[in-house]
Amino acid sequence: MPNAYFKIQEPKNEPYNSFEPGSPEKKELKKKLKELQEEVIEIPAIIGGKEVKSGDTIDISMPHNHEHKLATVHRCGENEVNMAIEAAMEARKEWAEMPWEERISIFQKAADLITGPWRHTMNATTMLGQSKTPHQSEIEAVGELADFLRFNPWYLSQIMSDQPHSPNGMWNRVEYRPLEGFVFAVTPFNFTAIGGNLPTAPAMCGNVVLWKPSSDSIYSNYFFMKVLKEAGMPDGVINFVPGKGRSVGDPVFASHHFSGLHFTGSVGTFNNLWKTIGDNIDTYKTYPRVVGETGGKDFIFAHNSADVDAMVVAALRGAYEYQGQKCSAASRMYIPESIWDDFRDKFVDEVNKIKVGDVEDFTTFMGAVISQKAFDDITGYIDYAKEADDAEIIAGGTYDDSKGYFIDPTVIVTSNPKFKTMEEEIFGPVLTIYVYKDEDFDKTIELCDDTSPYALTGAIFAQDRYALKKMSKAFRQSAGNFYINDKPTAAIVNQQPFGGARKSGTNDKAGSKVNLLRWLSMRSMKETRVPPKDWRYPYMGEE
Ligand SMILES: NC(=O)c1ccc[n+]([C@@H]2O[C@H](COP(=O)([O-])OP(=O)(O)OC[C@H]3O[C@@H](n4cnc5c(N)ncnc54)[C@H](O)[C@@H]3O)[C@@H](O)[C@H]2O)c1
Ligand SMILES: N[C@@H](CCC=O)C(=O)O
Repeated sequence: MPNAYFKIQEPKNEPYNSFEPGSPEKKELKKKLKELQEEVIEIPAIIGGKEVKSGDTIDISMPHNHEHKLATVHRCGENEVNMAIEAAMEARKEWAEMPWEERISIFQKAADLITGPWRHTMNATTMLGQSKTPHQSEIEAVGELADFLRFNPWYLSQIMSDQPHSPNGMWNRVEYRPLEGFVFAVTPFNFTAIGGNLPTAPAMCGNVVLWKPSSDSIYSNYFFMKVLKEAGMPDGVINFVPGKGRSVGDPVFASHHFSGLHFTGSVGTFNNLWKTIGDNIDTYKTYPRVVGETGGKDFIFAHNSADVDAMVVAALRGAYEYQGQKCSAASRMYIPESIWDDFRDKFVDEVNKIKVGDVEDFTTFMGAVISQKAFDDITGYIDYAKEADDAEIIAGGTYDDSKGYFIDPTVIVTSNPKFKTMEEEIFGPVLTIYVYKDEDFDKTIELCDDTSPYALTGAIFAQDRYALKKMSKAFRQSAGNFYINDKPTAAIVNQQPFGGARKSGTNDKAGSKVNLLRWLSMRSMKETRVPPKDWRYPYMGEE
């Protein structure tokens, strides 16, 4: 047990490399990209620290060059999942007893490894496997992931020091225990940082974890497992179990020891998992914690006092960075008639300058979308808009999957504020705009609020402070992350805690104290120094 109260220094956000022409980081990253492509690796499951090869394999390739194979992955089924649960429960015996300051130093070291010797590998694997540009990779696979790994320990230290009041005669204490079982971390393809955060946040709280990565991001996620190993994470604490959703999920949810779900992904998947947990509730030793961050239909809403030039940049970056495959991506926009012409001309002009292509060419702004399925879904929406009478495509609308899954940044303008692409999450580079009459400002705010079931991110643009105040109030429930005169993407750990409400998730803010508290179970302890020796109360005395 510790013989001191350990204080963690407040961390700083990781600065980003810029990869400017001629910079050493650009040269080194290019070298790493080349080196990785010379080999097709075999990715096993990692269970109890051991590599497990199920023999049930799939190939993974680069979204921007789908003929180029990166790896063969061994997928887990019931057998491997049960082995992982056993390994986790065995590891739990020691890990749950490990003092928190010993646990967190492993994750702090992992942060230093990914920002140091593993930096180029984290970026290169994310670029190749998920088709991110160097900038998009650097801000999250290195920057955001390192921030999670540094700030969460700091939050944990604050939680540990949060103790109750003790009046004279007693000592009240609270102990923060890990959950009694294992946590299941299920992660999406689009952020390597989320892949890393979902298993590590519960683990640093003393939990043991089964981590099921998305099949579309296994490549970078596997390399992060290597980083954790090098950082000293004991065997069995985080078990890496790639596989098909149900093949891994069903045996996990059937386990008596399942004690928490840390999920990020689509609303459809989350609803299914929640229902399965509900159906199996009698199986579990403890009520499981269910944390899930899901989709978005994120908006930009403009008042006629908006700075048009600033809004052009925000809409372009917000809608098209990482091909619009951010849960926070701007995908619907409301613009008043009086500034529409100005905005349209400038915006379309800039959108047409965007270069889409191979992310190894550092002049591209957008790579490919993640898979054939994503390509088919997104282009389905574009084709729908092409056919519709109440919509018009004013930029993009073109696509080509012959080499990679490339879709040009697309702008749809609709006269129908409830048009399909104004309501449904597309998860691709498609922005739909509704132009409203200036006098309908109030009515259109209401429309924006109730058009979609999601409430993840939203941005408002105005120079008029009364208009900003009105919109801030009216959109109070419309977004968990709300931006004023800025794009609705790129939240930073410890600056804008991230998560949405309504159908966007449980809003347990990734990278915050609130999230860590979900992986801890408090035990209150009261110690009385001189306990009473007579059971009668004073009021019971004779007059
Ligand atoms: N709110 C947020 O913070 C946030 C962040 C990133 C992504 N997202 C959302 O994620 C979605 C995109 O990610 P995706 O396409 O990877 O999502 P997805 O729902 O298709 O998959 C998420 C994960 O769930 C797994 N899964 C599916 N069925 C399962 C089952 N029965 N048991 C266990 N696991 C199962 C998948 O294999 C994957 O690992 C979008 O909707 C996006 O908005 C949200
Ligand atoms: N935290 C990221 C979004 C993660 C979801 O895909 C952002 O704020 O853009």
